[in-house]
Amino acid sequence: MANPSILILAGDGIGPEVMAEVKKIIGWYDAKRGITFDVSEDLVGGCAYDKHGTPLHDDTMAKAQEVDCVLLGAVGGPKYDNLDFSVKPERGLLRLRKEMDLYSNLRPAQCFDALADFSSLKKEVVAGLDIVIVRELTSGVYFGEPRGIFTEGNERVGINTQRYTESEIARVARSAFEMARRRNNKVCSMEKANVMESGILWRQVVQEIHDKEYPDVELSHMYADAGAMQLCRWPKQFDVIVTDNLFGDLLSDAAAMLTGSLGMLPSASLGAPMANGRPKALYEPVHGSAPDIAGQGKANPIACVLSFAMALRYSFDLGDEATRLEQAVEKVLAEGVRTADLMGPEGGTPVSTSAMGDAIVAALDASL
Ligand SMILES: NC(=O)C1=CN([C@@H]2O[C@H](COP(=O)(O)OP(=O)(O)OC[C@H]3O[C@@H](n4cnc5c(N)ncnc54)[C@H](O)[C@@H]3O)[C@@H](O)[C@H]2O)C=CC1
Ligand SMILES: CC(C)CC(=O)C(=O)O
Ligand SMILES: [Mg+2]
Repeated sequence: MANPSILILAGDGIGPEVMAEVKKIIGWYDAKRGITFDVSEDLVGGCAYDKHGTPLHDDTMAKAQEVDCVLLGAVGGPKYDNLDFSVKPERGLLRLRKEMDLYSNLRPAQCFDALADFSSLKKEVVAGLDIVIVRELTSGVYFGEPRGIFTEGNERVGINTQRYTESEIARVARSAFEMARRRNNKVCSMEKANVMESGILWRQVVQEIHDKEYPDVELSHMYADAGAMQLCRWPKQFDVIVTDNLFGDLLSDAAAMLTGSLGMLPSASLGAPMANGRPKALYEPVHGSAPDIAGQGKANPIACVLSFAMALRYSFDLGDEATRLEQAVEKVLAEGVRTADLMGPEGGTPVSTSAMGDAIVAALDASL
């Protein structure tokens, strides 16, 4: 049987730096666990634009559709800020999400014990935190039509459209309810039904799917602005949060800080099952290309490493190996190994991106 296949799209900025550490871990699984992946690499984002004049070449898109999963680093950077909107690096990632139909974006926010002191919130607020944000990823205001910058009279007007169909809401709701059943059986749905018709429909459909198919799951609804406040006030009240594309983007960056750093938050973007029964999938850290620290060996690779752990679990049915990798990360943090973003006001000596990767590999060795 063919080895499971992975397409690596490291992208821009710190993307290739954090992905280099994931490649070490893929090498470790091959050498030490006999788990061999067929890995291919290609370009996405600004680096693809530099080479092909487009942030995602059609051949790359076709490869992404064929592999068992895609691992992505990050895209974007100031060099590309003034490009035409249609070829901006971020469009490459949005095209991947849309054409692979990756409608369910799982963004777990877990506070490792070793980092509970380090969060910007009080220790008792974040210690033991373990929540998942399920973000709708292929619709809503990031994709709705009409969109654009137009001229009306003597001024410009920028338009984006929030649009959700019933079936788009229903499928991501199911994904959240399924996730809750595997966890603590609680879903909180967030929208702005007080001011948006799309929010009213969102609330109705989530409630209907709940009542018909998941009556055993505890469901609550919250306006997304209040949800943002509650995430900071007492995040442990949540188990699974389901929300739309834009609110999910904002709420998950906020949730990242509960865990200590944006450099800690992984994600899985999942679609419909393929012929092999596993979902179409792309795994990426929640953070971006971090141009302020790119090229300096300062980036925290843990979000990217934990995204690979999610790939082991969701794309390769290797839940035990995913847990092994997550425990290796936990061990390294408990030993006090820290990249610069995890340094508190008391200071200390941060390790480089590469040294963090090496420490995780050493912890994997110690797990054997
Ligand atoms: N999925 C993706 O590829 C995403 C791409 N972007 C793009 O990235 C570029 C920069 O965007 P920003 O708003 O600055 O967001 P960002 O997430 O790249 O950076 C925000 C802040 O967090 C820090 N940070 C992020 N990841 C880190 C890591 N692994 N280790 C240590 N520190 C880390 C950065 O240094 C920066 O201070 C933009 O072009 C944006 O469009 C932004 C978000 C997601
Ligand atoms: C296309 C991305 C740059 C948008 C984003 O911030 C994200 O998906 O987290
Ligand atoms: Mg974001």
